Amino acid sequence: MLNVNEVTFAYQNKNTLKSINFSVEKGAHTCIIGESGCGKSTLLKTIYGLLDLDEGNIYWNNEQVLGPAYNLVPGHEKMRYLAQEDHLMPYTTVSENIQKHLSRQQAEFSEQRTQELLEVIDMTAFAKSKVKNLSGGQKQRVALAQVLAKEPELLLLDEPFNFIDNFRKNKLRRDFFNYLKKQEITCIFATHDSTDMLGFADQALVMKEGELLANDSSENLFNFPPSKYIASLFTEVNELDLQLFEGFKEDGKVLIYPRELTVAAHGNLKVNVIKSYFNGSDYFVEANCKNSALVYFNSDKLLDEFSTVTIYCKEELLIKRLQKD
Ligand SMILES: Nc1ncnc2c1ncn2[C@@H]1O[C@H](COP(=O)(O)OP(=O)(O)OP(=O)(O)O)[C@@H](O)[C@H]1O
Repeated sequence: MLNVNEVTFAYQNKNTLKSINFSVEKGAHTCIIGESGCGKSTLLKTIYGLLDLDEGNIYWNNEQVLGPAYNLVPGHEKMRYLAQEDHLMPYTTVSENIQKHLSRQQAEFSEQRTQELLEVIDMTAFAKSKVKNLSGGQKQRVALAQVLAKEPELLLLDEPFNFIDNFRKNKLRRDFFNYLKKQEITCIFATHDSTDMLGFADQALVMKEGELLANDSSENLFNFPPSKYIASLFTEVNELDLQLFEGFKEDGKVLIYPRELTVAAHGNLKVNVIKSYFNGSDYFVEANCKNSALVYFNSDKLLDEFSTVTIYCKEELLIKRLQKD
């Protein structure tokens, strides 16, 4: 189990992590999400022991993680950390890059283990290719195999799928996280991509400006977003006065995703269409409503510019999404 207690850290005088507290159970997959510069990479580095904390402490299985001031070789031996930039050997093959990271005990069955890892990252066909000839996404997959090679207890991954095209990403993520579950490897990964969080994280940590805003399941955060910032991590979101909806007189704002508003003959919100954007399965529509607030919703049909339509949102959803403050 990982325990992060009141962790505070500043680069020079810039406070980057502010009293961060959370824990991660063995075998759990935890995602750190938040806007660029909020401190995700810095948090991963502190957990790995690459930075000396200003305040607080970190424990992995009751053993304190110490920074470079206390360790000749920074980085905890039971953990593996994958930074955003890769550290592959360009002039050797994919297999050799993986084998270099196997432990001594694994050396006698290195062929078999390398083969197993090549399958996890779907790179069997590239085993003998030189790394310098691979694409950015392929290199990222080799880097993932390297950090798995020594069977770490805790994996720390910084944006592990950001160079991988959507075409391969889905299968890779399923294979990769299923492998981690099977081996009971705990994993903490930083991402910008909410689909990484929704599909593959047991626990989501939301950061903003060095603070931990939320620690919950991604399902809860999606269904009951505590703020617009958190809802916006998933998709575009409407923040509207509840009073705009017919039948509601209470003050307060509601957070509603565009897909939760549908065009209906007897809707509860009248809007004027500004523009429709085709997105493959339907149209994403930008519109204005009574107080000239912008509203976004999805429509099966192309809606004419300047036309007036009514849209509908379920009343129980409006009540559920009423923001507390
Ligand atoms: N070595 C450094 N020296 C000084 N400031 C740094 C250093 N590394 C990061 N920072 C600053 O600390 C803040 C947090 O950076 P960090 O890389 O942790 O953010 P992040 O959430 O991982 O961002 P991104 O999503 O863009 O990777 C940023 O303002 C960044 O400019």
